[in-house]
Amino acid sequence: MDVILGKKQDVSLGNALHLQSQSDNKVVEDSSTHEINGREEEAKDLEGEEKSKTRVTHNIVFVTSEAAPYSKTGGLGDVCGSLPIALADRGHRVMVVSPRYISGGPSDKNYAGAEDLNCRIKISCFGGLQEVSFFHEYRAGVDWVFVDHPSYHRPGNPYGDIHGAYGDNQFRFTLLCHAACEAPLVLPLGGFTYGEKSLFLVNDWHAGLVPVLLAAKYRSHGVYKDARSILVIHNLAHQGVEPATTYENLGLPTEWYGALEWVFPTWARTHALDKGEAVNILKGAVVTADRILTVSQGYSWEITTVEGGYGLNELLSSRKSVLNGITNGIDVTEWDPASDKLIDFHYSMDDLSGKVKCKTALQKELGLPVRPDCPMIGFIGRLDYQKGTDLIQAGMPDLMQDDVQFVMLGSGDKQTEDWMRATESTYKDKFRGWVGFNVPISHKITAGCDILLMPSRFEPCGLNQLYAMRYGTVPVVHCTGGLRDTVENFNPYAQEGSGQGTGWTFSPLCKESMLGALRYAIETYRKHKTSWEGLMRRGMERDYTWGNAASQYEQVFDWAFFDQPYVK
Ligand SMILES: Nc1ncnc2c1ncn2[C@@H]1O[C@H](COP(=O)(O)OP(=O)(O)O[C@H]2O[C@H](CO)[C@@H](O)[C@H](O)[C@H]2O)[C@@H](O)[C@H]1O
Repeated sequence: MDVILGKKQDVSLGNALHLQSQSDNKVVEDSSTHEINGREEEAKDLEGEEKSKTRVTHNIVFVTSEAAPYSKTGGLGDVCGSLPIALADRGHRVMVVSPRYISGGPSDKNYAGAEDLNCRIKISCFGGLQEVSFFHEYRAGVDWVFVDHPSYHRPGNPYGDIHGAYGDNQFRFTLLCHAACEAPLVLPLGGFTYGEKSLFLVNDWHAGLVPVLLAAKYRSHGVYKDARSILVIHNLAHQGVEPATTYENLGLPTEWYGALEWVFPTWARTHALDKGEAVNILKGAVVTADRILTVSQGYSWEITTVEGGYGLNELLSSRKSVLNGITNGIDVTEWDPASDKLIDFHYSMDDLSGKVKCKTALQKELGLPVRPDCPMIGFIGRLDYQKGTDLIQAGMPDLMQDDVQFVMLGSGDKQTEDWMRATESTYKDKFRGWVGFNVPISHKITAGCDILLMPSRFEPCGLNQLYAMRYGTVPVVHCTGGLRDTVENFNPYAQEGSGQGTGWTFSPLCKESMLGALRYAIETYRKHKTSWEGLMRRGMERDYTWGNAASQYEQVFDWAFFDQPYVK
């Protein structure tokens, strides 16, 4: 049995869980009743804000491998850095559990405000007892909890370094999941634990063991019977698949193997004796989570198809009754062209003049010819098969025939990084490739470009097109997933000729249709200034706040508690 070694706790896990469950539930219920009353009074006082508050509050525990600004390699970090704040704002008690990554670089200062809670627990997995501790920062109404362990302390990003993905990621994220399950029981944050009636929001495969642990390790001992879990799928392409022999490392009862069992089809096996047997952590989460969400409606359908299901389509189809899609919001404070500290000039719907100044400042910074009238196209993203960068490579020679400038920011696939460097030297006056992960430059590109290109092969939601539209930068996107849901194709003839739409969506996914859409955009920019301004304004005036998404999340929370939790 695991042992809790916190300063005040020195009892067996089983006992600790039961003791905590009895005392904490009451405290939490009391405090939430009080909070609800508090909010009702507030609602009477502030009529205008009445709508944004919820009447049913939950103790919510996000489990995630990244949360901005502490850690971020992509959109998962953005969402887990901003949705918790939006939910806390609406009256929920919200905790975010993620690793405390210490890389020896400047990003370490992100954790400066997090204090050691002096609570150490021992987790039984990988053939022994692993000790982890917890750090905590209360910021923007949210309890940010960081799990600390030596395996999170290394140069590189959360998942790997220049040599590729870390070989022990299954171990690192197994620790995260076990620790996240303990956190609501053992951490008296602000004096009270979150308790057993917590709602776990489990993000992607890294957190995927949480619902399995709730069902297999806790509920079977009478703990967390009132908890619920929701799996949020940001990217189905990554599932945490490892050899079947690693199952015994995960700290799960033997009889639960079937939940994670995964057999590769014959064609995917490496040799004649390979039986294709594996464990798949995301599959385990799909099986055991009480509900499943994706980050757009379009993607929630795509993952039930052979093309978009990455082998899980049949399983996901079988869970359709608990599967929904909610389009992400964005942090409109961080991404606001009227106040963004990372851009050189500010602008808004009322005064767009700062946008072209941002463009010339970007051209100067990149060493491109300073030409305010030259259409400038941008790409920002992970250099990955998903993002369709191969299409950009294929289309570049054609595109460079035109009088345009193109700036590309990204890191990942080495071949694409090399191609960016080579293309920059071929088209010195037209192309810039910025290899690396650089948030300030991403803001400058979003503000300075006229067009943002996203030829993603698939896109669960996509945030860059949302940032772009908010900054009056017109997106040209492949018509897939969240891109299809959020970018409205331009129709110049609608509204009695004043036009409708916020960008261009192209399909099928091929060089010709991408270039065709880009040419429409470039021609409209050059020759139809009024239409262009209409496109910019319609994009800028949309509501990108989390408010709308957060109220949809609340509906799903209600449904989760309405149904019984998963039991085998
Ligand atoms: N080199 C670089 N320098 C600086 N910033 C960079 C960068 N490369 C990427 N970024 C930033 O990382 C974020 C990327 O977010 P996306 O949603 O576009 O994609 P991602 O595939 O990572 O997220 C997954 O999760 C999100 C969240 O649910 C889904 O929207 C998405 O479809 C899904 O694939 C943006 O904030 C972007 O600016």
